[in-house]
Amino acid sequence: MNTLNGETAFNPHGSTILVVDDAPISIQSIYNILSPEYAILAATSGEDALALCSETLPDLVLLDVMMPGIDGLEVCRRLKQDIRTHDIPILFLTAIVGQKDEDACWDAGAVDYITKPVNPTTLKNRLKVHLTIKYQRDFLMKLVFIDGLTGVYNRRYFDEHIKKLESASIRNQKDTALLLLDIDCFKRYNDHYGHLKGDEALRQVARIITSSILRPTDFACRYGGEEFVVVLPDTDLAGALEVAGRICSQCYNAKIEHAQSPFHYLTVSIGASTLIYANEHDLSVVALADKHLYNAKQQGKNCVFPHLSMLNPQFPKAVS
Ligand SMILES: Nc1nc2c(ncn2[C@@H]2O[C@H](COP(=O)(O)OP(=O)(O)OP(=O)(O)O)[C@@H](O)[C@H]2O)c(=O)[nH]1
Repeated sequence: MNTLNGETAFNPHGSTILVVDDAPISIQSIYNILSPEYAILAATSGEDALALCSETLPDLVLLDVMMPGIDGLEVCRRLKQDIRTHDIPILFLTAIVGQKDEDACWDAGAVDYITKPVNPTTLKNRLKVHLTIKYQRDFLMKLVFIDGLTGVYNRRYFDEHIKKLESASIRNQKDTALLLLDIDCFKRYNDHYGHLKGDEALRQVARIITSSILRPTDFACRYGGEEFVVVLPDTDLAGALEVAGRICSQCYNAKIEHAQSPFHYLTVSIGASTLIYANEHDLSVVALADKHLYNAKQQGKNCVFPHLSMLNPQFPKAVS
């Protein structure tokens, strides 16, 4: 682990750099300079760059300004608008001719630019500086936003991100699903096995949740004591119930002994909701998930509410 006081120096070797240029020969020359130290991805158009970024989340992007189709400035703007990619540092590769060109790079959201023809020493040193800043920032974010016990995001992260996701969902006309999950009979588990075993059970449930969510944009947070929240962007209620069912059965199938539970193993109850569905019920997405979690508990625990079988026309479909 890198520390912030310099005792353990950050080593950027092995970071992934995406090089975007419509001229393959330019990509080749950057590759020759950087490939001994970094993993290099390449894209020859703005469209490919955007797709690669959301799939692979590179550590840094080197971006040509002038390209046919979506140009570099527009690629930069779009990456900065997307909550998943807006923290990736972007450096322009440009033959800047005046203040106007330079201003356009800053306005689009670049952290720096490197003039063409590229000086290899300048390129390597600028990259090292920006990667170091990025990793220090990521490290600080981890300290602020990660739950120390379970390793998933904490409540603060959830509170900060749910608002942004709500706005993005409305803007993109896509639904976002939310699962509120509570471990069943956890007080009895702690009383019977002790708090240290209780802590270990929380870590196991966190691992089951994170292994059950498959998309890079999904995330799980510890919401409170023995409650977790799972956020599933671009997901409708049917999709949310599929993920919830998977988490519920994987928890049971993990066979974590719970002598004081009617199920004999540690189980979870899950309430599901989505932004669109909650809106139709005049509730916030969290309030509806909470109400549904209560229903799941009332229905005997170790289950998801609503049930897949309840998905009939009275349940709204996601906006396509
Ligand atoms: N070990 C451990 N226990 C915790 C932690 N946070 C909360 N808890 C315990 O979780 C238990 C929650 O108990 P209740 O809210 O009564 O819920 P429950 O026993 O799971 O009952 P149901 O939800 O109705 O199934 C309490 O005993 C808390 O002390 C934690 O970080 N570690």
